[in-house]
Amino acid sequence: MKRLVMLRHGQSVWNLENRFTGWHDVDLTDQGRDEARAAGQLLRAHGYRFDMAYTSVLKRAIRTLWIALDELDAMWIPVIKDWRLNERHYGALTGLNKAETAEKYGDDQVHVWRRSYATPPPALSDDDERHPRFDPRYAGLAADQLPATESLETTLQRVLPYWESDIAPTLRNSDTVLIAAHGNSLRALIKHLQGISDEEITGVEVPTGQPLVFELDDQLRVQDEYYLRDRAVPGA
Ligand SMILES: O=C(O)[C@H](O)COP(=O)(O)O
Repeated sequence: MKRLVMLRHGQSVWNLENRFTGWHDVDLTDQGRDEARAAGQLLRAHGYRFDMAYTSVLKRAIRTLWIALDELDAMWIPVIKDWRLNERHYGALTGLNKAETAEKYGDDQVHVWRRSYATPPPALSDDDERHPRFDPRYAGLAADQLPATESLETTLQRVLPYWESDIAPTLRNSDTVLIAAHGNSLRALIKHLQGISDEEITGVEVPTGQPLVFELDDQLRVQDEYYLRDRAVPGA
C-alpha cells in the first residue's frame, strides 16, 4: 500500500488578517509554525518516513514543509518546489479583506468566488504590480502560463499535468510521498483523486496544518482517505 500525505500550510499572516492571498508570498504566523511542528510530530508518532516531498514556490508552504521535516529528522529527503502546486491565483481580490469584500459584494458572490468550481475572481490587469509577470520566480514561464486569476477548474488544469508528469511517477516507484501545499491546489488534487463532482467539491474544506492521508494501490487508486489526527497513535 502506498501513502500520499497532503499537508496544507499552517496559518499565514494573511490567513490571520483574513485577506485573500493566492500567489502573494506571505509567511507563517507563530501559530502557523506551531501547526507545522505539530503536524511533523504527529507524522513522527505514526512512524512516517517519506521518500520524497513536493511543495509550491510560496514560503508558507515551503516553511511548513521544512518545519515538519525537521520534526521528522528528515530534512535530507529530496524536495521539489514547483509553481504548479501554488495556491489558486486570487486575481484582483488578492490582498483584500474577505469580510469587507463580502460586505461590498454580498456573501453569495464571495462564496462563488471562493468555492465555486468554474467561476474565477475578477482578473488582474496586465500592468497590475500583483501580476505574476513582475515576479522573478516566474521568469522562466511563458506568458500564457501566468494566470491573472484562477478558478478551481483552471487551478486543476495546471496541478493535474504536474501530478501526471512528476508526482504520480514518483509514487509508482516509491512508498510514501508528502505534498505541502495550499487549500485550493490540494482541493484540486483531492477532486481528481477521489473523482468528486464539480458540485460536491464546493463543500470540501482543507484545514491548515492537518496531515491528510491517502492510501493508494499500485495503480494509485484511492483505498482510504483520513486525517491522521483521527487515528490512534500506535503504541499510545
Ligand atoms: O489564498 C487564500 O486566501 C487562502 O489560502 C485560501 O483561501 P480561501 O479559503 O478563500 O479559498
